[in-house]
Amino acid sequence: MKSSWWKVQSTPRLRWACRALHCSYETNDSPYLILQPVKRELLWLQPYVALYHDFISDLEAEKIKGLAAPWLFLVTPLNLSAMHSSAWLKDTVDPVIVSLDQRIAALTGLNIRPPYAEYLQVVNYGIGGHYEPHFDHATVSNKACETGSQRLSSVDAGGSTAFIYANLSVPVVKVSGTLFWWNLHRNGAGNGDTLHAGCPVLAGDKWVANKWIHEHGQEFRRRCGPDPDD
Ligand SMILES: O=C(O)CCC(=O)C(=O)O
Ligand SMILES: [Fe+2]
Repeated sequence: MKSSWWKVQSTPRLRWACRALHCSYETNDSPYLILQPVKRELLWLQPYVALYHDFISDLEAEKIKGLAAPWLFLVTPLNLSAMHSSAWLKDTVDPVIVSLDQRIAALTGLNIRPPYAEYLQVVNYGIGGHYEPHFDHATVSNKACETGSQRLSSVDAGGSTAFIYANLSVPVVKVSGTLFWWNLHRNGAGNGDTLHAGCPVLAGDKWVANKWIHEHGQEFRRRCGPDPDD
């Protein structure tokens, strides 16, 4: 397991958390994954953040970038809190999106059919492109719940996804890795520990594809629980 933050262990809670972190093959009880389990690297527990290795092939990544490229539009809010271009891809656009959706559904065990999840959002960051610290869940009424962010390119420098409170930063050095985290606790409240940012790209460019899955529609797939930390 490669992790530069591995050494950042000071408090007993952090030491306990680091011992619990591990790599594993997962089938998530899905028949779809029995013959080809996914490779999970558990990066953090609170908030839960996992990196799935080799989740999409280079060919699929190139295909998705090509499909999105003509539709990219520049996102530059007035306060410059984010600088990137993005496009939304429906699953009817190409079978590659259908196949990716199938894998995301198997991996998460969640219902990702519309309207229970967003379409795939493909995002391109050029040099200086970034996304300032934010939450993916609505902070007034929680709507979105979990995020899967697939990395479609490598970046020469910069561009990490940083979880500010967890002191965890995941570099975009590996094409085809997928980062997954829960934005909401089981009791439906937003997880304040998920504050995260896309660090500025310093060299090269960065492509990611985001899948936001809504809380609504998952009632029998991710059960509610009263524990505010769960
Ligand atoms: O690109 C990243 O590293 C983070 C992107 C992100 O957080 C988002 O699109 O909501
Ligand atoms: Fe985000």
